[in-house]
Amino acid sequence: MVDTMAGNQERRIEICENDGDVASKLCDYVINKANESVKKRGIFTIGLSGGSMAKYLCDGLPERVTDWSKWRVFFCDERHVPYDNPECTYSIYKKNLMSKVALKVDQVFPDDPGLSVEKAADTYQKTIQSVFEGDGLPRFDLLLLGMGPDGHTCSLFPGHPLLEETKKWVAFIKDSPKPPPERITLTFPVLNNTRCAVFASCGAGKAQMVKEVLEGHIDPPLPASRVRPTKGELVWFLDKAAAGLLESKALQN
Ligand SMILES: O=C(O)[C@H](O)[C@@H](O)[C@H](O)[C@H](O)COP(=O)(O)O
Repeated sequence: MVDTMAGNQERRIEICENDGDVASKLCDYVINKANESVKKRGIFTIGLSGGSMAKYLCDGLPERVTDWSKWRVFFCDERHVPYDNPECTYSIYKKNLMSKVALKVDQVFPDDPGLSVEKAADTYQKTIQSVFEGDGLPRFDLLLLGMGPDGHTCSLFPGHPLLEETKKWVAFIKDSPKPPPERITLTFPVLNNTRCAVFASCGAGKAQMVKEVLEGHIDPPLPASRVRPTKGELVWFLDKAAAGLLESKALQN
């Protein structure tokens, strides 16, 4: 179902039976985007999120066909913890995805937990600059995002000054309401310059916040509501439970 947001930006909402169906459709979508990007530009730049997103991707992606050598894998945000910390998003993907596919170490760009979180954010921005040509804002092919129960996305939390960051591509946070407290995160200028932003949310626990983000008018807008690619696509993959409170007529099928 496609609906139009304010400013005539299109948004697609895919309602799936359950989280397994979300994972399957999401993996198909990611691989199609990857193969399209490689065909058009010879490279596929993707940003991964932590939390449930890893669960949706790690089983399904290795079963699908793509030229992994053309992938450049970044993280939309990262918990600033040692790689052996079970909270480390990079290590979760390294163990459950990268170990199963032909991705080389130099194609994946993790945070450096050995630096201070301030230095790590600056260093990550330089890492992104080194892969994207030119000094302009990086334009990712695909950013895969989750939404927290408070409407946060990446490590951009409601009411946090980081939401107003307009210069830095990568920022740091030391007081994340979602533990662990220290994280680095992409900022809205980068999120909204992507060719495609995709959210995946499942479970009745997210239904109220999904409704607020997709149909509400909270002011100031929630972080997940502020992801609106200026020249790109926005897609939400939801299971029926997470979509259960949406009123949009077109969804009643
Ligand atoms: O590393 C993180 O914590 C994530 O990047 C974070 O933004 C996550 O995507 C949301 O908190 C949703 O997580 P769930 O989908 O697991 O609820």
